[in-house]
Amino acid sequence: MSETPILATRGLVKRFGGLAAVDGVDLVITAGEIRCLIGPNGAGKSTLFKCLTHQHQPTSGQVLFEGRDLHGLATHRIARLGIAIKNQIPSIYANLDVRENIRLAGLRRGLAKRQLDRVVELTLDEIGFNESLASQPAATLSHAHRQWCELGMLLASSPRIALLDEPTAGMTREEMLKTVDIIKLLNASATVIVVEHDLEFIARLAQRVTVLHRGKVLVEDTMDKIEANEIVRDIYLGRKKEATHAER
Ligand SMILES: Nc1ncnc2c1ncn2[C@@H]1O[C@H](COP(=O)(O)OP(=O)(O)OP(=O)(O)O)[C@@H](O)[C@H]1O
Repeated sequence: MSETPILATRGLVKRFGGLAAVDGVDLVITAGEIRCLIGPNGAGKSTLFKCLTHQHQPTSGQVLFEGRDLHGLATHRIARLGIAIKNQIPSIYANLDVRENIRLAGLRRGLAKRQLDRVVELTLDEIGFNESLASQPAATLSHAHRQWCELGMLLASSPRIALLDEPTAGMTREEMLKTVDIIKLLNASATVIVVEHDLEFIARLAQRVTVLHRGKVLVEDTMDKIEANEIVRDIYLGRKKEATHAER
């Protein structure tokens, strides 16, 4: 008998007026995997994420967490089930320092003080923040450090599933590589689904890649096979490579 997927969607649709941003998506995510979602701009990746957490109410179809239909559940109830999302815009408390931000994330898990102290210090170590960075107000962090602070908050909150929307956007290659390492740590205890455009990042992390195009799943496979797929190359990878060359 096959194992129940940790997360699945069935015929998921999200319409904005006449536009089906997500158009009948069936997704099956196995516990413990790192899945990458790719696709051209406007393919529906962020909308799909927001449907999974009910930041957007799906127009039709189902989202199933360990086989349970999440229909009608409020966003905070979904968060309490352990489905966490990191949107493109970091959601951190700008006036608090990094340690306090991470502490708040751990507190939401209901940890007692001693364990909380331990988790906070371990997390700071995992994201590679020294004392000076740990005590810096979040508002004054660089772009990459802000992203890592938010990943630290995810680590401290210990989700079952972490949805990461373009965590390396605007990062240098070196910063991207450090982000790969942090996400691997996150994946030690959480299933990870990540929307990304950076092909090296995807190749380093993803076991399977789902390609979205115009709200539908175009193909799903390993990164090697995805890169060799003519249609994907035409609509996405080819254009990306051209863009990368043009940027140089
Ligand atoms: N709140 C909204 N209201 C109306 N249309 C929306 C809304 N959010 C997204 N859309 C539209 O839905 C489509 C899918 O957008 P979405 O942001 O999900 O794409 P994406 O694949 O995440 O793109 P990108 O890679 O650029 O972030 C786009 O045509 C977008 O303009």
